[in-house]
Amino acid sequence: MKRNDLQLYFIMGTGNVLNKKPITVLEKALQSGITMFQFREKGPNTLTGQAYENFARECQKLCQQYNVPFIVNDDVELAVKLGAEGVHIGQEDLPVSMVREKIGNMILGVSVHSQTELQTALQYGADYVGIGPIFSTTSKNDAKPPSGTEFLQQVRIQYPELPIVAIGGINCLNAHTVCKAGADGIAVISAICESEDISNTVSTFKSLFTDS
Ligand SMILES: Cc1ncc(COP(=O)(O)OP(=O)(O)O)c(N)n1
Ligand SMILES: Cc1nc(C(=O)O)sc1CCOP(=O)(O)O
Ligand SMILES: [Mg+2]
Repeated sequence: MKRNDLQLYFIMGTGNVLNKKPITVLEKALQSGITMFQFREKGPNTLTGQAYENFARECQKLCQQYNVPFIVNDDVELAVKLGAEGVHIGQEDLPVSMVREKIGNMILGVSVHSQTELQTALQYGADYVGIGPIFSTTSKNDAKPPSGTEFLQQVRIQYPELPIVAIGGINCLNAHTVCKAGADGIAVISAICESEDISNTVSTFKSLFTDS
């Protein structure tokens, strides 16, 4: 995985999209230049069973067309079955060591909120860490209180080369603060799912990480 892949990491499931077709939102986001995608079909009224797997495959196929890594949230079995590029897990999911064993050298992303969690993630070869929620978010019911950028800044100083993505309540107006704090990129749900102009939103975010 390249650190640049984290620049604009789009996360989506059917529950995040109102009044549009989720697959159309993903296609527009891919056309506009997202650099990584996470399939996160989670929450009330989301797909299950064969419909869940079919939707994951549809998203994966589109990501392949645009050469964008396809990452599966939480569901290690699905990731392995589909031959996804990677998996993202948090502290409530399977232990990092066990996931690493199951996925071999696929990309492993781990959410961390403390030094202890960070050290465990690194010990088992996390390829990147997700730090958040930086700001308050309405997209994750069980999110922790907003943390701001202090922990992110600390981790960046401690590990200058570690791929870090910031998440939680990030939008076009506040994204510059996580960029300044040292994130390699941002992970967003609502900023893209609820955008009236996905192409413009994607360009605005990407310019923060590519313009000096
Ligand atoms: C890139 C990224 N960072 C953090 C998370 C959150 O993971 P987790 O804490 O496991 O919460 P859920 O997303 O599973 O509800 C993430 N998904 N992606
Ligand atoms: C999936 C997720 N994980 C978080 C964390 O803090 O670990 S915050 C979050 C939701 C991000 O959605 P939005 O961009 O709409 O705020
Ligand atoms: Mg999780």
